[in-house]
Amino acid sequence: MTNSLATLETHRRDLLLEAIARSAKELLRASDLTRSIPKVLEHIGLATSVGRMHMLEVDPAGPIDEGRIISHNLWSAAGISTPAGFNDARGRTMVEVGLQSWIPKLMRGESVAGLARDFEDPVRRFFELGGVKSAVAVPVFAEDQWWGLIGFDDCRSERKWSPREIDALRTLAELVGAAVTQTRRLQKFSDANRIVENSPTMLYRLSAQPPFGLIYLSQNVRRYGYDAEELLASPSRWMQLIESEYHPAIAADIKSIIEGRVDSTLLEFRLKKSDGSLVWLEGRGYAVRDEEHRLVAIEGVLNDITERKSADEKIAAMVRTDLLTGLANRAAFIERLQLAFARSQRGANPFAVHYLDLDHFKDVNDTLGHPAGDTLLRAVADRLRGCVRETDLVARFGGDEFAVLQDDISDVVGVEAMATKIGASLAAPFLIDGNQVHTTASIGIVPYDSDADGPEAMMRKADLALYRAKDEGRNQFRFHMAELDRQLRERMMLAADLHLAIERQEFELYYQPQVELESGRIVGLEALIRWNHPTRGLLLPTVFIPIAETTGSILPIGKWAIEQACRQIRLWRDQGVVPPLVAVNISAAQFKGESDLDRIVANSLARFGVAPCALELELTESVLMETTQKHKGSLERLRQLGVRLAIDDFGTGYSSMSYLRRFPFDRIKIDKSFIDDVATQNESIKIVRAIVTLAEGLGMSTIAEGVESADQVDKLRELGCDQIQGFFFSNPRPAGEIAGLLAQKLEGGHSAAGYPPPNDDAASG
Ligand SMILES: Nc1nc2c(ncn2[C@@H]2O[C@H](COP(=O)(O)O[C@H]3[C@@H](O)[C@H](n4cnc5c(=O)[nH]c(N)nc54)O[C@@H]3COP(=O)(O)O)[C@@H](O)[C@H]2O)c(=O)[nH]1
Repeated sequence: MTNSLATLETHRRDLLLEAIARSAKELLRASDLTRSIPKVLEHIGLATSVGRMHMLEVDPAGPIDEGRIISHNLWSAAGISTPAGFNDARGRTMVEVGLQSWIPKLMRGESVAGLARDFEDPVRRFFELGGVKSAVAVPVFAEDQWWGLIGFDDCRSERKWSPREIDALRTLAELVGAAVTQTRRLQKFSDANRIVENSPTMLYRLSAQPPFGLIYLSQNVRRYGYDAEELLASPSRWMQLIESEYHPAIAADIKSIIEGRVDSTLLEFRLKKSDGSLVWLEGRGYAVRDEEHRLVAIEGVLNDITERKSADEKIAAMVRTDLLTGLANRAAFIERLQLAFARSQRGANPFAVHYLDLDHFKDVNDTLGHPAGDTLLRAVADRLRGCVRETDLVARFGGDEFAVLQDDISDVVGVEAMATKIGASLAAPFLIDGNQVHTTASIGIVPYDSDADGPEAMMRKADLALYRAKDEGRNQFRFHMAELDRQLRERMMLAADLHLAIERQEFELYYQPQVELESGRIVGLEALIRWNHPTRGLLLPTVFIPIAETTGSILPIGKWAIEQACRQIRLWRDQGVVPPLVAVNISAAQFKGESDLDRIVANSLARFGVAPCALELELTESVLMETTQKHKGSLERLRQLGVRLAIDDFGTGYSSMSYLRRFPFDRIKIDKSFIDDVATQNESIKIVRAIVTLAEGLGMSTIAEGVESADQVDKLRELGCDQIQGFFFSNPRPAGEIAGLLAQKLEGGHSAAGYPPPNDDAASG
């Protein structure tokens, strides 16, 4: 190469490099390639002094070996004409224009260069058409895929392209490829941005350095009334938009990321909108680290979860609410009780639990129907709300059970006042569906006690106190008292066992003989129930009959006793023993609860073939006192049936005499309290004498209860009493022992005038 040629080439290369540098600037700044590419072609075209420059883009989606041209930029030097069909190749393929042989080379990244006449047809013909003498084409790749080519046509001379020039042109092609790649990425990014704009998800990026300022925030923060640019201008302000209670958790999450303990975090928090209202956000944060694992930024997404939260809150509220009344339910009450308990243990003022149950609510349901019952429960809830302060809690536990947590009490007087207020409020009549409904409540109260075992124990005590309020007559409140706790528990357990005792055949009748004083004969047997309890042993009726009477178990138990007495009479008869009269005790509830007592008795007599006169029913004065006109009919029907009737514990009531006139009894049982000192006390002697005289006048016989001594027997004989019953003669005995006893006495073990032998086994009574 001569010096002048070398100088020329160096000059051309410098011009080219300078044009490429300018083109690079143009391309890298470009936000719109369609505007910068023509300028680039012009810079390079002028610098290379070519006739034309082409930039072709092929369709990446089409058959790539056809090279369908989807854009064609052309630059022509001044004075160079471009024939039709050569200036715009868009829509045609490289195969069609004759450049088919270039496709594989370009796709492999090779450039193509040469004199037009040296190319084979159809390339040669194509160049002829355009007046091209020499040409070079360099491939352009974008995102590692063949994108198209940049072509140079020298139309003036048969120019030879030096490898350096071709390298420079390839550099240009790489720049164009990079620009195309960047434009595509920007396009994707702006598409993504548009998606983000319309989504509830916000994107953010925080600096990795304290104070971890905001360096990017998607524009859709606008939905909360903020401007992303403004927030970015004061990078630490974002923290102030988040409610302060979440700041420690956020700081802890950032710390974990900085210390490399975690690479992602998840947190729910509330954000203040510009109008002051609050939204719930779920924030995910990810550590962005460089290749050396240094934290570069923290970025992530913020999702609006307000709707989900409010749905969650609604569900949580429903789970804690009694749906009928809108009050708190048991779970919510216990939760609050636990809090109150913990607070009082830490020294806060004490509190009290009122546990209520409506008296006879079942009657409302039974008479007016369940919808009316529900209306009543809602009305009760309203009244209870009206009785408490805002800091107290009213709950419905289900059915007709309610509870009130009276918070912040100073003394027991305030607790009593609240219970009285509740009682009075509920006692006022309710108007339910046009009916006036009266109800009352029984209330068990437990004030907080620092020695108490915990909320559960408090509720058990409240339950016991409520049980006592009911047991002692309802429509009242009772405080829990420790000394009654054990007894009540016992009673409740026995009450539960009682339900099963008949089915498990745990009851048994004992019989206590009744002796005629004049003849010394056993003229009757009082059937006395015993309970062979599986763990407590033999239980006397004084232990369980009162419980049976309050729980309603007395009805099946009483029926069982009548049936069993008849069954036993039948058994004795079948064994050839002729039993005397058998007396069975009847409770008030059997009269009140079962107006068909007479039918039960009649059925039992018939079932076992027992004559009615062989059975006596013992009714106490207290039973008769509770007997109304309605029940009197049942008594009369029993009488008509032919069973005998005795009045028990006579003399203990206030108007004993009047019962004798109203009801026709066969026998009067003089209460043991008069017999105890009948041998010594004038007062008792006078009463017994009066009763004997009255009975004689009314045609009734008399029997003394609880006779324990020979002196008592003597005195009773002297006073004209007909019969005696008591440990002196015999304690109550199991049925199996009675047949022998009867045979012994009938064999003349004692004469009509003689005293029966003293009983040696009185304890078993
Ligand atoms: N509804 C029903 N009530 C029943 C039934 N069985 C019994 N009862 C009631 O229980 C009461 C207590 O009965 P019990 O413990 O069996 O006591 C009886 C005798 O053992 C006792 N007694 C008899 N003699 C003496 C004596 O000399 N001294 C003394 N301290 N006690 C004695 O008295 C009870 C019988 O009394 P009464 O019935 O008044 O004649 C019992 O009173 C019934 O009310 C049942 O099936 N159903």
